[in-house]
Amino acid sequence: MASILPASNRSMRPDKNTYERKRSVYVKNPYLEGMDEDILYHLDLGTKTHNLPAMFGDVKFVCVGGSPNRMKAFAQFMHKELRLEGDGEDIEDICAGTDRYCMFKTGPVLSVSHGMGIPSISIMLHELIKLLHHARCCDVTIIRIGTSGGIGIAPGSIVITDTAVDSFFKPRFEQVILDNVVTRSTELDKELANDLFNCSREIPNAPTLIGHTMCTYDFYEGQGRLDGALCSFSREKKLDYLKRAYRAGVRNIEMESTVFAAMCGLCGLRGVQHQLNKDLGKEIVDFKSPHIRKLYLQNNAKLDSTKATHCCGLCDTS
Ligand SMILES: O=P(O)(O)O[C@H]1O[C@H](CO)[C@@H](O)[C@H]1O
Ligand SMILES: O=c1cc[nH]c(=O)[nH]1
Repeated sequence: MASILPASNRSMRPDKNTYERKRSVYVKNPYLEGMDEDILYHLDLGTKTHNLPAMFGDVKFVCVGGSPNRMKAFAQFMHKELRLEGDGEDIEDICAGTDRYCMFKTGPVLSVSHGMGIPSISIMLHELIKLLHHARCCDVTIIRIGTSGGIGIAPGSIVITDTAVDSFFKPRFEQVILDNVVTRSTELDKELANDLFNCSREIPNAPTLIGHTMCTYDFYEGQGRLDGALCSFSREKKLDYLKRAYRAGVRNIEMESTVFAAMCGLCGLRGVQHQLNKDLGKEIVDFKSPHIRKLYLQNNAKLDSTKATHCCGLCDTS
């Protein structure tokens, strides 16, 4: 039978002095150090085949999102915003040797796709975190830029996640490890969330709010959709569920936030989520960090309209 183990974010962190001096990206795996070679299978990178510190040592800022094309467009956008040499149009996919994920680097910014759902982003994050660790990166900020379905908010709003919650509105991620269930915390970096929120105030036509994001295992039944291949609940049940979610502080739904928050928290990454609830939206956020004075983030405008807005039926609820 599965056992429930307590959340242990804090105890897994390095001591206070290490933390305050320099925030390293750390791994919590005693076996890694003794390994002759670490192969990052799904990124097509490795410690023997690639000089990871030379390739990635300057990375300060990582943006992740589901779709490869969006992440390429984001990298091109950042290339222009950072006024780097060339037009950035020919930016190459570092992970071209695999068709699992795409990765683009422009200056200190890494833009990586993660596919859909917890298992997919979790594999990418394991390998990305090891990559940043092997490259000896420190003070890294990571932002998931994605789409989501809004609950009780105007279509087109941007939600910045302070806490990811599961389908029971609980701030937890339950990782099955062998036959144990280990519960991990899903708080995101509040300071970073506030920074992003403050930046958004200066940007017209980008209504932005901070709220909880609910992470589901499924796009259809898990999010109360009535148009999946299977649907065993009534419209009333769906609305009741979404209303309860709203009352619990949930403002949007997507499919990666709990594991994203849990893994960032455990491995020393300042993480936040930033999602657009709109079909044909364009968002620009002026983002500040100690390392990059002013970054402009853009979640690519060409979002697929079929997945961007989930009409929850609560949008008129105040
Ligand atoms: O917009 P992205 O980042 O792909 O993420 C959202 O879109 C997908 C569903 O269409 C899920 O992965 C959800 O989390
Ligand atoms: O998971 C998702 C992503 C986009 N839109 C939704 O409604 N749900």
